[in-house]
Order: sequence, then C-alpha cells, then structure tokens
Amino acid sequence: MTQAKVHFFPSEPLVALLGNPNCGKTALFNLLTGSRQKVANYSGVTVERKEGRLHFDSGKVIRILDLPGAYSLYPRSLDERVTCNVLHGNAIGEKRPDLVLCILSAMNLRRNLRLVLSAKRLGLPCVVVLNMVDIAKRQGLEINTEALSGLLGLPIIQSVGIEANGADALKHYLAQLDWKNLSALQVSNVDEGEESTVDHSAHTESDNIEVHHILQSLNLDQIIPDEVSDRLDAVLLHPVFGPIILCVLLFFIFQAVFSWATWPMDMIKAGVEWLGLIISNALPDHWLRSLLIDGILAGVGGVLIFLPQILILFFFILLLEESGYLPRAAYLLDRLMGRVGLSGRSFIPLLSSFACAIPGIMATRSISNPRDRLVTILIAPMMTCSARLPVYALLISAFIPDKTIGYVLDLQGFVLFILYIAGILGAMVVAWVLKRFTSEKLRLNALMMELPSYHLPRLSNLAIGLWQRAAIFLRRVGGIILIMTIGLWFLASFPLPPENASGASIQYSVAGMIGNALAVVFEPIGFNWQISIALVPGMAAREVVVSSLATVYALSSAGAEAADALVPLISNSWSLATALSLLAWFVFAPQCLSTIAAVKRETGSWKIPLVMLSYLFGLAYLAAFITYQLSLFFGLG
Ligand SMILES: Nc1nc2c(ncn2[C@@H]2O[C@H](COP(=O)(O)OP(=O)(O)OP(=O)(O)O)[C@@H](O)[C@H]2O)c(=O)[nH]1
Ligand SMILES: [Mg+2]
Repeated sequence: MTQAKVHFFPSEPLVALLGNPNCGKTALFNLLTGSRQKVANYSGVTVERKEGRLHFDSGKVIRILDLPGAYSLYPRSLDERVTCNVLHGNAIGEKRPDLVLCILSAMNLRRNLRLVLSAKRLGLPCVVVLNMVDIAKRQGLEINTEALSGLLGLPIIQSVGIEANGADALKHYLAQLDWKNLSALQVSNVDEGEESTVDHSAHTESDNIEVHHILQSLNLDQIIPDEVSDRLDAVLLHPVFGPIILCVLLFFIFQAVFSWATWPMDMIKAGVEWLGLIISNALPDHWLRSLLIDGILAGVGGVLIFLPQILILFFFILLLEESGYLPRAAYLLDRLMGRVGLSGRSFIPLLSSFACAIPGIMATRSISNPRDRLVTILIAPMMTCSARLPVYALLISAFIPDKTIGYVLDLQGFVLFILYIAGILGAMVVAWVLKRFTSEKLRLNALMMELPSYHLPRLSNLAIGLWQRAAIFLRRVGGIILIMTIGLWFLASFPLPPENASGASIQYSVAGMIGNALAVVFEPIGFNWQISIALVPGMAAREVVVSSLATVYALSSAGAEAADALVPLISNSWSLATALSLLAWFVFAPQCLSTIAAVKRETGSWKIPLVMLSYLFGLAYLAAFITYQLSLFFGLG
C-alpha cells in the first residue's frame, strides 16, 4: 500500500520576513504579532522558523513567519536552508508564502540590497521594509526612499524595530493590501528556483554591479564609519587589552552572582521558613504534613532560593548580547579555539549553552562546517548551564567559607568561576581529542563573522529577557521539579519501617533500597546513599538533585524543621572530599534527558546522543574518582 501525506494549510495569507542576519526581523516580528521571540545584537539569533499572527482592526488575520537571517538564497548553513526551504515552498507542513517582506538594515544597504535583488527573482510578491532608520537619522544618513523604491521597482516602508509604534506604518500598509491580487508586487523575471540551472556567480556579479549603481545614484556609495564602535573596538579588540578585559568581565560576573544575591536569597529562605512554620502549626503530625514540609516545601523551596543568582547571571548575559559585545568575544577567542580545532563560530552556541544546552545545540545550525557543528554539539553540554547553578551554589555555600580575600576576591564567587572554567577546559580538551580523529581537509577554520555596531542595551528589553528567564525557571520549579519531588517523597516514605526499626524510616523505603544498591557503584567516588538516590530523579533536570537531596535529608532527620536546613545538614555529614567529588561529577555528567533528546533531533539518529551519553558519564566518573582519591590523599576525607 502506498502512503501519501496531505497537508492542510490555514487559509489566512502567509507573509515571510526575509533579511540579512541582525537586520531586525525578529524585532519587527515581535512588534507585528505581539510575540516575545529572542532579539539580540549578533547574527544567527533566530535559527528556526517561528509563526505569529497579525490581527487587523477589520477582523482580518494574516500569518507571519520570522525566518533565520540569510546572506544569500544559496544556503551554506542549516539555518539559511530553513529560510530557503520556506521561500521555495519546500518547508514541510508549510505553504509557499503569499508575500515576502524584505527587511533592509538602513545601516548596511550594500549587502542588504543584494538579498533584495535575489528575492525579486523568487517570483513572489515582495515589499521592502527599511529598518533601523532611527540610527541612520542619528548618523546623518539620508536615504531617499522614493527614489530607492523607483530603482527597485518595489514599495518601501520605513520602520524602527525597537520602538513600540515603530511598525505602525507597516501594519497600516498590510491592512490596506488587496490580498486576492498581489501581482502588482511581483516581478516577472523569475529564474531562481532552488534547482535553478542558472550559474549563481553570474547573478552575484550582476547584482553587485546593480547595487553599486543604485547606491551611486542615491549618493550613498561612500561608507560612513561608525566612529563610536571603532573607538570602542580599538580597546576591546586590542590584542593585549582585549583578552584581559574579557577575563576581568567574566570574573566580575561570577563575583556578582554570589555577592549581589545574598539579601534576596535570605528573603526567599525566610519566606519558606515562615510557610513551613505555618503548616507545621496548622497540621497534626501526619503523612500530609510530611508531604507538604519534607516533600514539597523542602524540595521546591530548596531550588527556588537560587532564583536571584540565576537572574543575576542572566542580567549580565543579556547585557552582553544586547550590547554587541558577544561576537567580539568570539573574535578574541577564535585563535584560542583554533588551537583545539574549533573556530570562533562555535563560541556563540557554546555561550548560549550557559543558559541551557538545548538552545546552544540548536544555535549550532549557523555553523556551516558539519564537522565543527558536530564537535560543538558534542561539547555543548559541558558548558555550565543554569540548571547546574543551584547544585554548585548549594555545595559552595555548604563547603566554601564566605570570605573576602584582599577586599575584592569573594572566595565563593571565585570557586564558582573555577567550576565554569573547568567545564570550558574539559570541553576544549575533548574538542582537541576529536580533532585528532578528523582529516585535515575538514578543518577549515577561517572565521567570517559580522561585528555589529554597539548598542546601548534598552532597559525594557533587559526587563523582558529577565522576566522570561524567571518564568522559565518558575515553570520548571512548579512543573518537573515539583512532580519529581512529590514522586520521590512517596518512594522515600513507603513502605513504612517495621515496628522495631532503629534507623531513619527512609532507609526502609523503596528509594532507600535503590540508594543503597547504587551506593556500591558510587562508593569509590565518595557518594553516600542519599546522594545516590538524588542522582536518579536528577536525570530529568539537574536542579532536581537539590530538591531531592532536600527531601531525602528532611525525611532522614527527625524533626519538621528541615525545610530550609540543607546547607548545615550536608556540611555536617559530608566530607570535603565528597563535596569536591560531587562538584567534579556535575562539571561533566549529562544529568539531563532533554539535552540528549535535542541532540537526537538535531543529528537525526541515536548514534551521536549515545556516544555523548557514554563519554560524558565516563568523564564524570573519572573526574569524580580522581578528585575524591586526591582529596583523601591530602587528608580532606
Ligand atoms: N536602533 C535600532 N535597533 C534595532 C532596530 N531593529 C532591531 N534593532 C536591534 O538590532 C538587533 C538585532 O535585532 P533582531 O531582531 O534580533 O535581528 P534579526 O534580523 O532577527 O537577527 P537574526 O535572527 O540573527 O537573523 C537587536 O539588538 C535589536 O534590538 C531598529 O530599528 N533600530
Ligand atoms: Mg531573528
């Protein structure tokens, strides 16, 4: 029997946003559709197509697609391919767009116009949107849009992607379009099918000449230097000062994560304690009280407390993203990364992995070299994702004294910095080893990367970014972490201990038995049965290890006071060797199933995720073993 797939498309008109990377497509998409997709000042932020809807006052609705940025319609990387597939009508489950909005950055007409010329050959109705006119005005750049429109043979609408009403003119234009008859926006000389036989170098040549003519006739062919950015780059990209400033910046961020977070963390802790007190006064000593206090409050409260640290870290990451500094950091690190066989291109996906490995792995779509992309995917989980932060922060608070050395160096922040560096170094070593297995030919590492102008980050963007991060974290706390905590509470509370039992009741529970069995495997690396239990639900999400430890220890101790007391409990019952070993484990261990699923999705088979899972577990065990044995040797046991 033969099978056929039939796709049904919504009847509304479909509009695709096409443009060079970083020209403001997503900013406009958000303004048009009210979405909150990620906008940042570097190329390659959007790597998937995203759909939104624009509702007009008349009741009419159109669908809008935000697409990854493309330099040309001859795709060189996976994200550019996504864009081309949509435009050629080859995207699975999507019809060919009815209209293409070609977004131009007023600040880089030469390169942006080449894409407009290619887009015209698609044979789709096209409208040009001239974005970033605010910067152009500030820099005294006068663009005669009417003349440009005449030369291109297409309507031009101006926009400012960062102002609340910056897309109003575009909305108005779209509202009055006759969607049944868009042929006036169509250019007839169509020849750029994907399988086109036309030599595209011929187009490139003629497009270059045409763009040159257009710019000349508009008096725009001289390059206007961005003096502020140039002056900043003279320092920030200086061969000596540049790397020093980058190091100081990163170091400062980790210091701030600890030193700024103290009072909001204290407030959350006090809130959790207060709630625990209310519940224990209100309820009799009953299983429900244990579930609420030892299970939910200990577990969820134990993770919630790290929200301020996560937000501080993201505040800085967003600041770096919005300002335009990130691609500069990639440039500074390019040579260093070249030594291990990677290019600076891998830097941004790796940096995204500090939030979470999944967007990092997706961001590798912008790496055109398949070998570089694979290596970057394989090492991305070693970057310290924000889910590790609660685990690190817990162990650091319990075992590293809260001291300031020489007025500036916060010891806890310094240890956190070292842990981040350990992840990065581990990743670089793995990349270097992988380089040995790759033929010379595949190691083409020239870095071609656009350096955007510096922008002053907008407070509203920062606030939205932080709010989104907080929402993601709170959803995890209220979702997976809560569910795992309740599940673990049941497993750790039943079956009940026998009448004459001597130890804590958890020892007799299902979780206790599993923990004791696993402890045999983990004994050589210094993990006790409580840690062994916590590692299992921790496979769902790393923070669950913290909530699980809180629940396990709350149930192991006699009273109901344990909801907030995980730090003193572990610092009294674990040796420093165990804590260091657990930290080493977490630098490498692939404690997150969704990452493995994302790797499967991105690489298309189970081979790479399985390789990743085994090598990361192997590395984690080895690192923890060496750390533990060395610590014992130095008398820290
Ligand atoms: N001043 C100014 N900045 C803008 C404007 N439109 C967008 N931006 C900024 O330009 C940067 C890039 O915007 P994005 O919307 O992420 O660009 P994009 O085209 O989606 O980029 P990719 O997804 O990487 O292809 C961000 O820092 C925006 O805040 C504008 O009209 N004026
Ligand atoms: Mg985008």
